[in-house]
Amino acid sequence: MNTTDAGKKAMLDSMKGLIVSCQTQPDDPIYTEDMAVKMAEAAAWAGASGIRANTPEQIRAIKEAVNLPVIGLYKIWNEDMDVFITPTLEAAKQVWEAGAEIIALDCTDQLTDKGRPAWELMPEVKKEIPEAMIFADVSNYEEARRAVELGADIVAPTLYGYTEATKHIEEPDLREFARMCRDFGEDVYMMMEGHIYTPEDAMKCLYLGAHAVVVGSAITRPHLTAKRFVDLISGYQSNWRDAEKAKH
Ligand SMILES: CC(=O)N[C@H](C=O)[C@@H](O)[C@H](O)[C@H](O)COP(=O)(O)O
Repeated sequence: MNTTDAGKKAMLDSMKGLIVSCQTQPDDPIYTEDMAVKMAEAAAWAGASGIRANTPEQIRAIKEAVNLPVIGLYKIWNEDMDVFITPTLEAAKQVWEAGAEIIALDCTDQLTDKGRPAWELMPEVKKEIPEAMIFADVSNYEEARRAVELGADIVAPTLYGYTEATKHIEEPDLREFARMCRDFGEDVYMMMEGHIYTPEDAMKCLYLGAHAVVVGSAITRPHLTAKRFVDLISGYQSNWRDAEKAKH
Protein backbone atom coordinates (compact mmCIF):
# COMPACT_ATOMS: atom_id res chain seq x y z
CA MET A 1 0.00 0.00 0.00
CA ASN A 2 1.31 3.44 -0.88
CA THR A 3 1.04 5.62 2.21
CA THR A 4 2.97 8.71 1.09
CA ASP A 5 0.96 11.92 0.83
CA ALA A 6 0.95 11.51 -2.95
CA GLY A 7 -0.20 7.91 -2.56
CA LYS A 8 -2.98 8.94 -0.23
CA LYS A 9 -4.09 11.69 -2.59
CA ALA A 10 -4.09 9.31 -5.56
CA MET A 11 -6.26 6.87 -3.64
CA LEU A 12 -8.70 9.55 -2.47
CA ASP A 13 -8.90 10.97 -6.00
CA SER A 14 -9.71 7.49 -7.31
CA MET A 15 -12.70 7.27 -4.96
CA LYS A 16 -14.75 9.86 -6.81
CA GLY A 17 -18.23 8.49 -7.49
CA LEU A 18 -20.14 5.82 -5.60
CA ILE A 19 -18.90 4.07 -2.47
CA VAL A 20 -21.04 1.18 -1.29
CA SER A 21 -21.38 0.42 2.40
CA CYS A 22 -21.34 -3.39 2.65
CA GLN A 23 -22.27 -4.37 6.20
CA THR A 24 -24.27 -7.21 7.69
CA GLN A 25 -24.93 -8.09 11.30
CA PRO A 26 -25.83 -11.61 12.47
CA ASP A 27 -29.38 -10.47 13.32
CA ASP A 28 -30.05 -9.17 9.78
CA PRO A 29 -32.48 -11.36 7.80
CA ILE A 30 -29.97 -11.52 4.94
CA TYR A 31 -26.96 -12.44 7.08
CA THR A 32 -24.63 -15.19 6.01
CA GLU A 33 -20.91 -15.33 6.72
CA ASP A 34 -19.93 -14.37 3.20
CA MET A 35 -22.73 -11.86 2.54
CA ALA A 36 -20.54 -8.75 3.02
CA VAL A 37 -18.07 -10.12 0.47
CA LYS A 38 -20.85 -10.86 -2.01
CA MET A 39 -22.14 -7.31 -1.57
CA ALA A 40 -18.66 -5.91 -2.16
CA GLU A 41 -18.22 -8.04 -5.26
CA ALA A 42 -21.58 -6.80 -6.54
CA ALA A 43 -20.53 -3.20 -5.85
CA ALA A 44 -17.23 -3.72 -7.69
CA TRP A 45 -19.09 -5.34 -10.60
CA ALA A 46 -21.32 -2.26 -10.79
CA GLY A 47 -18.33 0.09 -10.91
CA ALA A 48 -18.20 1.42 -7.36
CA SER A 49 -15.05 3.34 -6.45
CA GLY A 50 -14.76 2.13 -2.86
CA ILE A 51 -16.28 0.03 -0.11
CA ARG A 52 -17.25 0.92 3.44
CA ALA A 53 -17.09 -2.10 5.75
CA ASN A 54 -17.63 -2.94 9.40
CA THR A 55 -15.67 -5.30 11.70
CA PRO A 56 -12.12 -6.56 11.23
CA GLU A 57 -13.43 -9.92 9.93
CA GLN A 58 -15.61 -8.44 7.18
CA ILE A 59 -12.92 -5.89 6.23
CA ARG A 60 -10.30 -8.64 5.91
CA ALA A 61 -12.59 -10.87 3.83
CA ILE A 62 -13.55 -7.98 1.53
CA LYS A 63 -9.92 -6.92 1.03
CA GLU A 64 -9.08 -10.46 -0.07
CA ALA A 65 -11.89 -10.54 -2.61
CA VAL A 66 -12.13 -7.04 -4.04
CA ASN A 67 -9.50 -4.65 -5.32
CA LEU A 68 -11.00 -1.37 -4.09
CA PRO A 69 -10.08 1.06 -1.31
CA VAL A 70 -11.86 0.23 1.93
CA ILE A 71 -13.20 2.64 4.53
CA GLY A 72 -13.18 0.48 7.63
CA LEU A 73 -14.99 0.90 10.89
CA TYR A 74 -15.68 -1.23 13.90
CA LYS A 75 -19.09 -0.79 15.47
CA ILE A 76 -18.96 -1.57 19.17
CA TRP A 77 -22.07 -0.90 21.22
CA ASN A 78 -21.79 0.00 24.89
CA GLU A 79 -24.90 0.79 26.90
CA ASP A 80 -23.07 3.57 28.75
CA MET A 81 -22.57 5.73 25.66
CA ASP A 82 -23.97 6.67 22.26
CA VAL A 83 -20.59 6.47 20.50
CA PHE A 84 -20.37 3.20 18.58
CA ILE A 85 -18.37 3.82 15.39
CA THR A 86 -14.76 2.78 16.10
CA PRO A 87 -14.95 4.11 19.65
CA THR A 88 -11.42 3.27 20.85
CA LEU A 89 -7.81 3.34 19.70
CA GLU A 90 -7.73 -0.45 19.94
CA ALA A 91 -10.74 -0.69 17.60
CA ALA A 92 -9.02 1.67 15.13
CA LYS A 93 -5.86 -0.47 15.21
CA GLN A 94 -7.90 -3.59 14.45
CA VAL A 95 -9.55 -1.86 11.48
CA TRP A 96 -6.11 -0.88 10.17
CA GLU A 97 -4.60 -4.32 10.73
CA ALA A 98 -7.51 -5.88 8.85
CA GLY A 99 -6.41 -3.95 5.76
CA ALA A 100 -8.59 -0.85 5.56
CA GLU A 101 -6.71 2.09 4.07
CA ILE A 102 -9.16 4.54 5.62
CA ILE A 103 -10.45 4.44 9.20
CA ALA A 104 -13.89 5.85 9.96
CA LEU A 105 -14.23 7.48 13.38
CA ASP A 106 -17.08 9.11 15.26
CA CYS A 107 -15.97 12.75 15.30
CA THR A 108 -19.08 14.17 16.94
CA ASP A 109 -19.39 15.94 20.28
CA GLN A 110 -21.06 12.87 21.80
CA LEU A 111 -19.44 11.79 25.04
CA THR A 112 -17.79 8.42 25.54
CA ASP A 113 -18.10 6.43 28.74
CA LYS A 114 -14.84 8.10 29.81
CA GLY A 115 -16.64 11.46 29.72
CA ARG A 116 -14.69 12.88 26.80
CA PRO A 117 -16.02 13.89 23.39
CA ALA A 118 -15.72 11.30 20.64
CA TRP A 119 -13.65 13.59 18.38
CA GLU A 120 -10.72 13.48 20.81
CA LEU A 121 -9.81 10.05 19.48
CA MET A 122 -8.83 11.34 16.04
CA PRO A 123 -5.47 12.94 17.01
CA GLU A 124 -4.55 9.76 18.87
CA VAL A 125 -5.29 7.58 15.87
CA LYS A 126 -3.38 9.92 13.57
CA LYS A 127 -0.37 9.78 15.89
CA GLU A 128 -0.49 6.01 16.36
CA ILE A 129 -1.26 5.09 12.73
CA PRO A 130 0.04 8.00 10.60
CA GLU A 131 -0.20 5.92 7.42
CA ALA A 132 -3.98 5.64 7.74
CA MET A 133 -6.41 8.12 6.27
CA ILE A 134 -9.21 9.31 8.52
CA PHE A 135 -12.88 9.46 7.57
CA ALA A 136 -14.65 11.74 10.08
CA ASP A 137 -18.29 10.82 10.72
CA VAL A 138 -20.03 13.97 11.97
CA SER A 139 -23.58 15.16 12.59
CA ASN A 140 -23.38 18.92 11.98
CA TYR A 141 -21.42 21.82 10.51
CA GLU A 142 -19.41 22.64 13.64
CA GLU A 143 -18.25 19.06 14.04
CA ALA A 144 -17.26 19.07 10.37
CA ARG A 145 -15.22 22.22 10.90
CA ARG A 146 -13.43 20.70 13.88
CA ALA A 147 -12.71 17.51 11.96
CA VAL A 148 -11.12 19.56 9.17
CA GLU A 149 -9.02 21.49 11.70
CA LEU A 150 -7.86 18.23 13.28
CA GLY A 151 -6.66 16.99 9.90
CA ALA A 152 -9.31 14.53 8.74
CA ASP A 153 -8.85 13.40 5.15
CA ILE A 154 -12.57 12.90 4.53
CA VAL A 155 -15.61 14.39 6.27
CA ALA A 156 -19.21 13.20 5.90
CA PRO A 157 -22.46 13.87 7.80
CA THR A 158 -22.86 10.13 8.47
CA LEU A 159 -24.24 10.66 11.97
CA TYR A 160 -26.82 13.30 11.05
CA GLY A 161 -30.02 11.57 12.19
CA TYR A 162 -28.25 9.37 14.72
CA THR A 163 -27.32 11.67 17.62
CA GLU A 164 -29.55 12.78 20.50
CA ALA A 165 -30.06 16.16 18.81
CA THR A 166 -30.88 14.72 15.38
CA LYS A 167 -32.44 11.31 16.07
CA HIS A 168 -35.91 12.44 14.93
CA ILE A 169 -34.58 13.18 11.43
CA GLU A 170 -34.72 10.61 8.65
CA GLU A 171 -33.60 12.64 5.67
CA PRO A 172 -30.29 14.19 4.64
CA ASP A 173 -29.91 17.95 5.10
CA LEU A 174 -28.71 18.90 1.63
CA ARG A 175 -28.62 22.62 2.39
CA GLU A 176 -26.26 22.06 5.33
CA PHE A 177 -24.21 19.63 3.27
CA ALA A 178 -23.84 22.24 0.53
CA ARG A 179 -22.57 24.72 3.13
CA MET A 180 -19.98 22.20 4.32
CA CYS A 181 -18.86 21.58 0.73
CA ARG A 182 -18.58 25.31 0.08
CA ASP A 183 -16.60 26.04 3.25
CA PHE A 184 -14.47 22.91 3.62
CA GLY A 185 -14.33 21.40 0.14
CA GLU A 186 -10.92 22.98 -0.60
CA ASP A 187 -9.33 21.49 2.52
CA VAL A 188 -10.82 18.05 2.74
CA TYR A 189 -12.60 15.44 0.64
CA MET A 190 -16.28 16.03 1.42
CA MET A 191 -18.44 12.96 1.02
CA MET A 192 -22.15 12.48 1.52
CA GLU A 193 -23.29 9.54 3.61
CA GLY A 194 -26.60 8.70 5.21
CA HIS A 195 -30.17 8.45 3.93
CA ILE A 196 -29.33 8.56 0.24
CA TYR A 197 -31.80 6.21 -1.40
CA THR A 198 -31.86 7.02 -5.11
CA PRO A 199 -29.32 7.65 -7.89
CA GLU A 200 -30.97 11.05 -8.38
CA ASP A 201 -30.30 12.08 -4.77
CA ALA A 202 -26.72 10.88 -5.10
CA MET A 203 -26.35 13.06 -8.20
CA LYS A 204 -27.69 16.07 -6.30
CA CYS A 205 -24.96 15.58 -3.70
CA LEU A 206 -22.28 15.47 -6.38
CA TYR A 207 -23.61 18.73 -7.84
CA LEU A 208 -23.48 20.27 -4.36
CA GLY A 209 -19.80 19.42 -4.11
CA ALA A 210 -19.50 15.86 -2.82
CA HIS A 211 -16.38 14.06 -4.00
CA ALA A 212 -18.22 10.78 -3.52
CA VAL A 213 -21.48 9.46 -2.11
CA VAL A 214 -21.57 6.53 0.30
CA VAL A 215 -24.77 4.49 -0.02
CA GLY A 216 -25.64 1.65 2.32
CA SER A 217 -29.17 0.52 3.08
CA ALA A 218 -30.67 1.28 -0.32
CA ILE A 219 -28.21 -1.13 -1.95
CA THR A 220 -27.11 -3.59 0.70
CA ARG A 221 -30.07 -3.87 3.09
CA PRO A 222 -32.92 -5.08 0.88
CA HIS A 223 -35.08 -5.80 3.93
CA LEU A 224 -35.00 -2.08 4.81
CA THR A 225 -35.75 -1.10 1.23
CA ALA A 226 -38.70 -3.51 1.25
CA LYS A 227 -39.85 -2.02 4.55
CA ARG A 228 -39.83 1.49 3.12
CA PHE A 229 -42.17 0.29 0.37
CA VAL A 230 -44.41 -1.60 2.81
CA ASP A 231 -44.58 1.28 5.31
CA LEU A 232 -45.57 3.78 2.65
CA ILE A 233 -48.06 1.50 0.94
CA SER A 234 -49.68 0.33 4.18
CA GLY A 235 -49.97 3.95 5.34
CA TYR A 236 -51.96 4.74 2.22
CA GLN A 237 -53.96 1.54 2.57
CA SER A 238 -55.11 2.47 6.07
CA ASN A 239 -55.98 5.97 4.84
CA TRP A 240 -58.07 4.44 2.06
CA ARG A 241 -59.74 2.13 4.57
CA ASP A 242 -60.51 5.04 6.92
CA ALA A 243 -61.87 7.06 4.01
CA GLU A 244 -64.07 4.14 2.90
CA LYS A 245 -65.37 3.63 6.43
CA ALA A 246 -66.17 7.32 6.74
CA LYS A 247 -68.42 7.05 3.65
CA HIS A 248 -70.63 4.42 5.31
C1 LIG B 1 -25.36 5.64 11.56
C2 LIG B 1 -24.68 4.36 11.13
O1 LIG B 1 -24.61 3.42 11.89
N1 LIG B 1 -24.16 4.36 9.89
C3 LIG B 1 -23.45 3.21 9.42
C4 LIG B 1 -22.10 3.60 9.10
O2 LIG B 1 -21.26 2.90 8.68
C5 LIG B 1 -24.17 2.37 8.40
O3 LIG B 1 -25.05 1.56 9.14
C6 LIG B 1 -24.95 3.06 7.27
O4 LIG B 1 -25.52 2.05 6.48
C7 LIG B 1 -24.10 3.93 6.38
O5 LIG B 1 -23.75 5.09 7.10
C8 LIG B 1 -24.78 4.37 5.09
O6 LIG B 1 -25.97 5.03 5.35
P1 LIG B 1 -27.33 4.57 4.67
O7 LIG B 1 -27.55 3.16 5.07
O8 LIG B 1 -28.42 5.53 5.19
O9 LIG B 1 -27.14 4.72 3.17
